[in-house]
Amino acid sequence: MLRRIVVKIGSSSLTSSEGGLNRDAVRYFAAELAGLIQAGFQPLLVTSGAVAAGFREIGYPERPKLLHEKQAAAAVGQALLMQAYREALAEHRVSAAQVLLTRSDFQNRKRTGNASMAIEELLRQGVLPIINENDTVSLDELKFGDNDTLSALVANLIKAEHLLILTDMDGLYTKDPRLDPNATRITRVTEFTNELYAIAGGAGSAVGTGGMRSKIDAAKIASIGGVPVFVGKVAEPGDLQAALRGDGRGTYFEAHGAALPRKKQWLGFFSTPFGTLTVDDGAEEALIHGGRSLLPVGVKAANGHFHTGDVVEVVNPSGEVLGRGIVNYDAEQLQEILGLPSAEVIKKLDIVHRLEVIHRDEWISLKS
Ligand SMILES: Nc1ncnc2c1ncn2[C@@H]1O[C@H](COP(=O)(O)OP(=O)(O)O)[C@@H](O)[C@H]1O
Ligand SMILES: N[C@@H](CCC(=O)OP(=O)(O)O)C(=O)O
Repeated sequence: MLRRIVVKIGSSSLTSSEGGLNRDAVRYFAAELAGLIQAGFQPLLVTSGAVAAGFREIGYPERPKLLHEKQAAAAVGQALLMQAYREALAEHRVSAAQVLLTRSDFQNRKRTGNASMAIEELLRQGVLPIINENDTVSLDELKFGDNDTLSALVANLIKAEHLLILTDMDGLYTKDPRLDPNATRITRVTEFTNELYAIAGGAGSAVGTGGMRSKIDAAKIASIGGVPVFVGKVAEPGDLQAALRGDGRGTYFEAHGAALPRKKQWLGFFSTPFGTLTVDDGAEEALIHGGRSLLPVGVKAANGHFHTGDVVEVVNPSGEVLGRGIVNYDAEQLQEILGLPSAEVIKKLDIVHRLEVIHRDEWISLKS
């Protein structure tokens, strides 16, 4: 299999704050992507910029805020974006296809499977998939909100070797560099700590949406799926390959997990939890480092109206999310056996289908 790379380009790298596409930027990125293909990689592009490219043509004076206006701008801009990419890529004899996805597509395992099959076929035929959110059908609360998360989900889905998130800033700084000139760049991130989230501010440009925070969120999702991430800027010929080699101007995030099976991707990133279990230190250790199942003895509290087979979130006593799993008890049943050793559980309940509260095969750790 060729080496798969997901490249995400933000609105800030493709458009100006007054709106409209920067065609030189599109031509530059097309040349860089073609260079990757020539070097034996198989890139997939996740691109933003539809709203930013389209709003001026419609007549809005600035990037619209209302959902229906954003959707209208995206409908115009998406066509402009694709046209520009296709023309620029054709100069390098690269054919490109449009793939529009929503979060609800990822929530549905059949749809995810279909998307994956279509993308695989495009790659087999040597066509570059160009992916964006399907803005005209996305509801506000269901939106990815920004394409950083979408790019991480795509990277996990196709088991990419690397995710490159390209933006207008050359990496993550100790403070938003637009606000603090003394901020310094963080070149490597090994852990997703609270301090890391604290230093990331919102979008710095008038056209971007997520800022560095959404890039850290995306890097964490990719990292859990075994995909290392680069967040930074490319501007000169050859910069994209330099970023891939480890010589890029930006921040490198290490991968933690291994490639995830589709079921665990769904569990971790798309499922809806029906309750929360609070576990003690021993259970946290067993789940996070021991690779073991969760037993009733380690559960201190259970909240929510869940039934056997539902997804629940697991937290520690400080409220930190440890992961998600499929629970083997109804909420009422679990209340009766909280903190009990296994022998007591068997005595207390008439029928025990599965002793574990969450079996390790039906668990994903979200703490890194
Ligand atoms: N700690 C930080 N380090 C670097 N950039 C930051 C930080 N906090 C906030 N930012 C802002 O994040 C912006 C990039 O995010 P965004 O505007 O959403 O870009 P894109 O459109 O490429 O996704 C930068 O322009 C920068 O101003
Ligand atoms: N789907 C939207 C993406 C929104 C957006 O601004 O994203 P980003 O620039 O990645 O923060 C678009 O194409 O305009």
